[in-house]
Amino acid sequence: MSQQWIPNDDFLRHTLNHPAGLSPCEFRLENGVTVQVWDTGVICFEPAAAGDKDIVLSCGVHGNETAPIEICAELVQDMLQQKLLPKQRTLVLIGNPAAINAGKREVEENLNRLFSGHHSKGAGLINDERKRALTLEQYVTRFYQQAPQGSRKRYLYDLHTAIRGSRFEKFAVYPFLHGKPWQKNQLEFLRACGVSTVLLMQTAASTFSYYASNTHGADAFTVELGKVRPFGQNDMSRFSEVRASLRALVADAPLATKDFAEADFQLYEVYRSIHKQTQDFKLHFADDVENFTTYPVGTLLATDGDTEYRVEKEGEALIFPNAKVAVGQRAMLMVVPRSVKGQLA
Ligand SMILES: O=C(O)CCC(=O)N[C@@H](CCC(=O)O)C(=O)O
Ligand SMILES: [Zn+2]
Repeated sequence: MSQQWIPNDDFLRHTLNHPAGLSPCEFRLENGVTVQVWDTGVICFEPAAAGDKDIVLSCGVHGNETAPIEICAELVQDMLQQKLLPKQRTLVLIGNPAAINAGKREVEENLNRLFSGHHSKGAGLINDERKRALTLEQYVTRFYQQAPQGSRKRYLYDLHTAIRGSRFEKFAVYPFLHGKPWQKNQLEFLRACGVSTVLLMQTAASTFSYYASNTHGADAFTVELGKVRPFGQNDMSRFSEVRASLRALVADAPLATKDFAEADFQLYEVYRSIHKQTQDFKLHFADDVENFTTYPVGTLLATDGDTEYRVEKEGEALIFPNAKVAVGQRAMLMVVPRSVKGQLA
């Protein structure tokens, strides 16, 4: 089942050829960087001098979100071919290789609802997505714990694309911080990545970014980079800022950031979360309605059996509407603009 990776091979291709597992291997590049493959889709770069940051970049947690996979694959190949010298410890994760091969968001269950131990709740580790959520948690833990002693910063950027188009093409989800302040430098970094719309979450979640933030104290985000498209149909020029900023981050090179000014951002918080309660859940707007669309107060948004969901508040915008989620899961978020004045560190 598991096979060893050959260093000169293409890491993404090999991951997809061996979705069930790869034997670990380790080698050192001529530039002094130690490369360790821990499993299929799991590769760690350790520079000779470890810098002061521990950076996790993930993609393919949803198998059909291909642009982030292409972005991460390019970064990995450039580090392997010594075109890009990592000066910070960097772990790259290709989340769900089996779902990528299937060209689907998930095979049996949404991987991004299984973190912070949710993989083992209820029926337990009954499918490959649940097992993968557990091992991804273990790899992230190992990566952060194996860092040298001293004052270090932890990061995790979980790269996605959204099912729908969006009024703001790129946006980030900032996991709930339990009252801790949002980080100004992180908002500045996101903006350098071309992401100036940020959704500030108000509750715990079972997502990968919340796990890294809450369990490991990382600055962590789900970053939505545009609309889902199949491999080969992404216009990579639309990702030039995020590609350049991630390269600069791992290479410890200057970042093209600008001092934070709230006027440069669209900041939202969750007003309410709508969960699918029955198989009859139905959205009352078209498939091409974009994320962050607003409707007048009273407009019917969705029905779920006898329950009606209408716009309650002026300026309430919809995001991530999806009638196909499993019963019990989040089917749509309603968000409202907010300010962070005086609440940033
Ligand atoms: O477009 C959609 O409906 C979903 C896109 C997506 O996968 N979004 C993430 C957001 C995770 C978070 O809330 O941090 C997801 O739903 O898992
Ligand atoms: Zn996704």
